[in-house]
Amino acid sequence: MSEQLTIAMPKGRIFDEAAELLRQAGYRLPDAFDDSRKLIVEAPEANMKFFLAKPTDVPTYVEHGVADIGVAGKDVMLEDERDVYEVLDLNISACYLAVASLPGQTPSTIAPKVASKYPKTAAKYFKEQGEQVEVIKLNGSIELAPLVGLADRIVDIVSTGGTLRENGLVETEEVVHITSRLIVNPVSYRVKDEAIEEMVERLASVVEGDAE
Ligand SMILES: Nc1ncnc2c1ncn2[C@@H]1O[C@H](COP(=O)(O)OP(=O)(O)OP(=O)(O)O)[C@@H](O)[C@H]1O
Ligand SMILES: O=P(O)(O)OC[C@H]1O[C@H](OP(=O)(O)OP(=O)(O)O)[C@H](O)[C@@H]1O
Repeated sequence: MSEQLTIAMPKGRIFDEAAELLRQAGYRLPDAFDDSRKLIVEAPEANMKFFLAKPTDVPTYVEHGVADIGVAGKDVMLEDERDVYEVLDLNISACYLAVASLPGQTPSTIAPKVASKYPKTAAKYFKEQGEQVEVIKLNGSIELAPLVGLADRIVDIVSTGGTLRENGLVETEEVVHITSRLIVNPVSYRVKDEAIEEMVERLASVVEGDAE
């Protein structure tokens, strides 16, 4: 029997789709997995142990080797460079990062203010566009910033577009398409290669099957 895999799973939005994908790949996860408040969940039949982490913290657990594997949004992976392998696009929790502002807004200063939960990604995007901006880091409710005059524009995640609409904001540019990724600790990839390669193959065939 191959070695047990430890997996950092994001709580919240991504969790259900990631758990469903693992089940479709043939891994038997305990029923209690989905509703429990426990942060460490053993799945003996799958020979796996899960850590339930905040989505933005998943790469930290994997980079430090505490978890062999993790599931993380591409948004999180783009924001901070990590010493992990991104081995598979799971094609779940799709959304995109976009620039938005109040309609008819003309930037008020030479370096307009841009609010975002993703300051590095936002700064990189505007630099690539040849635009000088001042980025203001916020942790949530990003759409509030232009409404109250904290920023001229925002860079934030759009899924249904409902939050932008309800707050009277319009999307002006799409920055990047986002899906969740399977990430692997480089040392684990060498040491537990058999179990990890099997997992990647099994998940890949589910993802490819879903895409057909
Ligand atoms: N509409 C959406 N808004 C935010 N994230 C989304 C959306 N749709 C898919 N995602 C994905 O889900 C992840 C965030 O999940 P969730 O909203 O559960 O976390 P959170 O608790 O808001 O994150 P954080 O760790 O930043 O507090 C993102 O990294 C992104 O990849
Ligand atoms: O296009 P939509 O389907 O409306 O989804 C996008 C919204 O969802 C996210 O916020 P979240 O609910 O995570 O709350 P937050 O503002 O606290 O980050 C994101 O930051 C947008 O505000």
